[in-house]
Amino acid sequence: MEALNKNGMVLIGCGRMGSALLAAWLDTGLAHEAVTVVEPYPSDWLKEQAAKGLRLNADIPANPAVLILATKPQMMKEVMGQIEGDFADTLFISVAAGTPISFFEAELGADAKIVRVMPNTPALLKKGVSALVANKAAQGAPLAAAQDLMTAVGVVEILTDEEDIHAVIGLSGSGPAYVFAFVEALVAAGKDAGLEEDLAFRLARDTLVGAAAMIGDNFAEVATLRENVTSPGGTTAAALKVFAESEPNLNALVSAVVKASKDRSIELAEMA
Ligand SMILES: NC(=O)C1=CN([C@@H]2O[C@H](COP(=O)(O)OP(=O)(O)OC[C@H]3O[C@@H](n4cnc5c(N)ncnc54)[C@H](OP(=O)(O)O)[C@@H]3O)[C@@H](O)[C@H]2O)C=CC1
Ligand SMILES: O=C(O)[C@@H]1CCC=N1
Repeated sequence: MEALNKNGMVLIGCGRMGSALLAAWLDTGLAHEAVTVVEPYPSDWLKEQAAKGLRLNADIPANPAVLILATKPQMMKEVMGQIEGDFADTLFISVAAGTPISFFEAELGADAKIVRVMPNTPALLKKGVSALVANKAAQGAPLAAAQDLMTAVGVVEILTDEEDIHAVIGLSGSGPAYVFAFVEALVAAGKDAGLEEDLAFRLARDTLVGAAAMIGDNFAEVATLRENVTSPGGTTAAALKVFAESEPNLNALVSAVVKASKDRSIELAEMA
């Protein structure tokens, strides 16, 4: 965070993703005074950060180390029209789904250092996963700087082919929502099975947390972890049979879900 604290970070758009990243970076040693946020409707949390020294809707400083674009892809054209200043050494990082590097090069020039990042919201707890892809001008030190920034909030994967980012969005960008939807479904199913909602929620949450920890520890192959729960002729086998035999089955359903997100990302890129 040293270079950022010296030369500054600008964040354009501090909604759900922008605020998750900013909160984690502030917690990791980014100084409030080093951050300028442009956000038309600041949340109470953001106003609290401004009271601690963050520069809210102030002029963009000259030549900031990093400028992060975290507005909706549909707003990006308008947003780029509003950004003015000296960005000779600035690294541009966009977290927008859809908006391709070619769009930013057309707006900023091919010499601009641009890294496209696809993070996810667990970054708030420094448990995110981000995929990064850099333009030609950002290879080397700028990409390494972006990698350091995202490593501060979780795990980083580097992509060499920008086209892969659509599938990444479908899997890990949107992915936390699939997990949360699954927990909601488990709670509803627990209620249908006769449990009180509070108890069903605690059981669903703690099951997810425990199972996720086993995967995170690389305790065993995921298939082995599944098999270890599945006693022959027992209850889990009866349950998993429903996943396998329903129409569409679980794999086909999840595949369609990931593809829908990926396809929307491609659609947004075509609109950029
Ligand atoms: N949410 C997620 O899990 C993830 C999101 N992303 C990407 O992050 C970006 C933001 O998504 P998300 O945080 O969910 O969306 P939000 O709508 O929560 O955040 C966008 C923010 O930008 C603000 N904004 C709008 N216009 C401007 C402007 N001209 N200048 C500055 N700020 C502006 C919006 O204000 P207002 O609401 O008033 O319009 C809003 O607060 C998107 O591009 C998305 O693809 C990437 C990975 C994961
Ligand atoms: O829903 C969206 O468009 C963004 C991108 C990935 C997660 N949220």
